[in-house]
Amino acid sequence: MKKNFAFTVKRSLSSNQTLKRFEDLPGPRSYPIIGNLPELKAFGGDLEFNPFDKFCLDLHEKYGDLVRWSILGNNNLFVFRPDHAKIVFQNEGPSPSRPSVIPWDIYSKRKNYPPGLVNSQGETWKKQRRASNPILAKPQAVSMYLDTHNTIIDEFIISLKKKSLFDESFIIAKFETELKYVLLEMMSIVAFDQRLQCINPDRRSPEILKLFKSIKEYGDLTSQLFYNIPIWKYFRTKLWKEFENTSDYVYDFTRKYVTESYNYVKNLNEKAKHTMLQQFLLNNNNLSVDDIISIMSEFLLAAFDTTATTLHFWLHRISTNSDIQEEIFDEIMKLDKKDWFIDQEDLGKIPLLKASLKESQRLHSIAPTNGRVLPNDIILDNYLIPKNTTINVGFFVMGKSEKYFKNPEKFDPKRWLKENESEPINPYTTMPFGFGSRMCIGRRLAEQKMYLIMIKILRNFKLEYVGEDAKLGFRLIVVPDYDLKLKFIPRKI
Ligand code: HEM
Repeated sequence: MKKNFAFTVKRSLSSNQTLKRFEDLPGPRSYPIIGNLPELKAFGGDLEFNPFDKFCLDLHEKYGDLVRWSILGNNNLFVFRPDHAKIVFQNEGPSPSRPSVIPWDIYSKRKNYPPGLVNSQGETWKKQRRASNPILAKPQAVSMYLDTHNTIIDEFIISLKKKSLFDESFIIAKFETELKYVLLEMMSIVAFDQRLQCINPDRRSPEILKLFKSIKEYGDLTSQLFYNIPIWKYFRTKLWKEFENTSDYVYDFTRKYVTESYNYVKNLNEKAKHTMLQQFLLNNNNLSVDDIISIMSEFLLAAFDTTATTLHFWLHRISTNSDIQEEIFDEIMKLDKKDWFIDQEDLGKIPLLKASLKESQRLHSIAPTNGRVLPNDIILDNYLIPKNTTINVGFFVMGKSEKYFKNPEKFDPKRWLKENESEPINPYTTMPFGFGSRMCIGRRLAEQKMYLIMIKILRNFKLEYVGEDAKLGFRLIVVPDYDLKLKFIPRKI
């Protein structure tokens, strides 16, 4: 399939078919050298880059499904059609390239640290990814954490139950904060082989509180750097120093735990069952301990906001759709577990719960676009798209379009179930974890964690949302700028 398409491109080019130029694509007015810069509000135009989700909606509304955007010679294409998205992804090549998160890139260069998976490219990326896939990307690999993750969530549920003395309902005003501590605890056992003791507020050490704050601020500071005039690329500005101090804390923290694990693992019996971190340290993958520190720090950072945000939106949807919540509750109760230890088999028996996560991710695509820089020219709608153009596939727009979804604003998990296959969904309209060999390596782990959290909360409590209307913000990803205020009504089971 891939080969055929590449062939079509070549033939079209050589048969002298009249192709339209990139410059002819619909898009805002462009000027020599500076490109579309004057179209931005800061320069007198009417488009605003931040928030990026709104920027994508505006571009699509004004210019349609295929839009060019250039600044200072940097050509970008926005793609808002699933058949075009398919062509883009099928031509990404064996080492797909995604645009770097530039502040992270500059940080690792200034510190002389190897890049992690998010920013590495070409052969370096291949080496890191090949070493990481068997350890993290497969459901069998992440099931190793089911034991500890069940225990962590059970502790959390007990702490919630203690808030209700006589089985009365209670309200938590900022449930998202509690969730983030649970996620940090779940991630620390993966990245550091250690529990950090984040669940009980009385046990959180100053070191953990600082780590929590640093991880929270990291995304925020990266986003601020992104949208500031990039003087920080050349000078260590005040904002850069703040970002650097925050990153230093996370990297030094990771270094301490990875080194501890390394010293321990050197004396381990080879045949013992190894954790993910131990496998990284023991396998001979030509990865240095510094590579592993970069990979683990990035796991911690890439896992945190993404999973917390996805859970926030999902819990909000579930708590405002009581009928679906009841059906999911029935599905959970059918698992009929004595000890409520959720295993891999149980995770295969919850189709509606899984569909409700997919539906929430369709409606809340936290990454407004996913980017690729292709190694070859492609043709879209008879336009020649030169190689090295940054192509942004606009899932935020497509996921909510009535062209691809009936009643797109409706939270309707059942549209994803097998019995509704008569109305198939084009998979290129929503890809919350990305595509192909460069897709999110933490997908299985994130899904497993979120399913466990949702199963255990819903089994114990009926949820009602009692907060304000949703308000969105943008900090590298689309984030909720409102509190997840939930009423917990204990289930009598
Ligand atoms: C709900 C939670 C999450 C969402 C929605 C999410 C989403 C994404 C997306 C859209 C990408 C880009 C994929 C592409 O270019 O095709 C990505 C990449 C990545 N994610 Fe996640 N992610 C989540 C959780 C995690 C977790 C838990 C980890 C760590 C264990 C993680 C680590 C990474 C890494 C390292 C990459 C870069 C992979 C590469 O370039 O090879 N993510 N994620």
